[in-house]
Amino acid sequence: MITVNEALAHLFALTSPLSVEEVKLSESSFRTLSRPVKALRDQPPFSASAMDGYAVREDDARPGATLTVVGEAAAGRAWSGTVSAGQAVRIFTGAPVPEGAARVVIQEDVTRNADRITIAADYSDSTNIRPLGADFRIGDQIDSPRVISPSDVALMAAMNIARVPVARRPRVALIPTGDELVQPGEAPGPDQIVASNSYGLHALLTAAGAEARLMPIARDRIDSLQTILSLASDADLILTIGGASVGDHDLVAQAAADLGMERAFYKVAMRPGKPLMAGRLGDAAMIGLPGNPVSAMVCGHIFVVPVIRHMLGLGSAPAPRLRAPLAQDVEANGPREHYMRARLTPEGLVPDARQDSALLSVLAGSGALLVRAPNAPAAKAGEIADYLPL
Ligand SMILES: Nc1nc2c(c(=O)[nH]1)N[C@H]1C(S)=C(S)[C@@H](COP(=O)(O)OP(=O)(O)OC[C@H]3O[C@@H](n4cnc5c(N)ncnc54)[C@H](O)[C@@H]3O)O[C@H]1N2
Ligand code: MOO
Repeated sequence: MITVNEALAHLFALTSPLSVEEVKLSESSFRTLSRPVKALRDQPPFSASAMDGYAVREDDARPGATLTVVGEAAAGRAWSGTVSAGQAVRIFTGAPVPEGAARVVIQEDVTRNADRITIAADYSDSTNIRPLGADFRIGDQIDSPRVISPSDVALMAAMNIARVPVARRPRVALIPTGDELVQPGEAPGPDQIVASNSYGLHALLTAAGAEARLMPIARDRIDSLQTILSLASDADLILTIGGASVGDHDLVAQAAADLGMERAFYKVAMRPGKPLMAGRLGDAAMIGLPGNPVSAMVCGHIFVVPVIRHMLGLGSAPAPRLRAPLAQDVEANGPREHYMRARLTPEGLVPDARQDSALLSVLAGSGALLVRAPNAPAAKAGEIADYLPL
């Protein structure tokens, strides 16, 4: 059995960053920016008023000064004259500040009488002007790679970037396997259950930026497995679920091998998730996930999401870990790295008493996977431990 890190290194070697495509700005959020983009303009493109009030010359901004209003500047409608001594221009937020003016006195600090204003004794003396380019200058760069946030979309829009270079989404085919499975919404027979892993993984991979495709359920027969595997041959990554262990009906490895799969590894020293396999099948990478529902989801977090990020050009890193104290004592660990379903409470990490890898209700109630290294000795409450947020 290889270690989790060795398995991850194999998976990064089996996959490569995908090509770059251009998308409309409105379709770019949560995609991966593949190349830096640069501002096509200054923002603001002129010095702009930050408030509604009166634009005045520096010398005229005095308590009690009385000035004559000679014009009006609004957002999108500049006043083209020059403000002279003794003059003021009515101005609104976002309007270009006219020549000659150095401050905007907010309207709350002014009394107006026809076309005359008087500045209050206790007026606030901030300039209320946003200088040209205060937000960004032409040529300022947004660095890549990064997952494009809604704030990035707003910034790119302001920069007048209408098309965005992003990584192509990895096409991932999800193949549930097993005679016992029916799709959600169908009526299971007495010896059947509802396929859940494919749906959980679909959600996980979609959130990670993949184009995940739910394939039909393959039955526990070589011909059925091969039919569905062939249907997935245009994918970048094929994920099978189940049929990875040693039982008489665990046929995924054989079905894939008959189709020419080159195996990179089988079995990882982890719990849950031991019977994981991976290799290349035609032009696709293939990962055979164990069927136990929690095992499949844990392998999704530990292996598949990092692989998707690798394919998106976001680097080759394991799932990020955080640290927190243990809220209770934890027993010594066995030889496999253990990802314990746990809750993060104000007192620290509380591993669930039930760690059976079939229990989706426990997984769904856990916000964390407490990581126990292979052969870790017993740990006391209060000790700091690694965990993966879910
Ligand atoms: N003799 C041994 N038996 C088992 C071993 C072992 O080392 N020796 N390993 C166990 C471990 S650990 C795991 S994990 C499982 C993995 O088995 P498979 O990958 O072959 O998965 P299946 O046998 O097909 O299914 C296991 C379990 O999960 C259910 N399942 C499968 N697919 C789905 C799905 N898409 N949605 C929901 N549930 C699914 C399936 O009905 C079974 O209950 O093997 C142990 N056995
Ligand atoms: O590895 Mo199995 O995945 O322990 O349940």
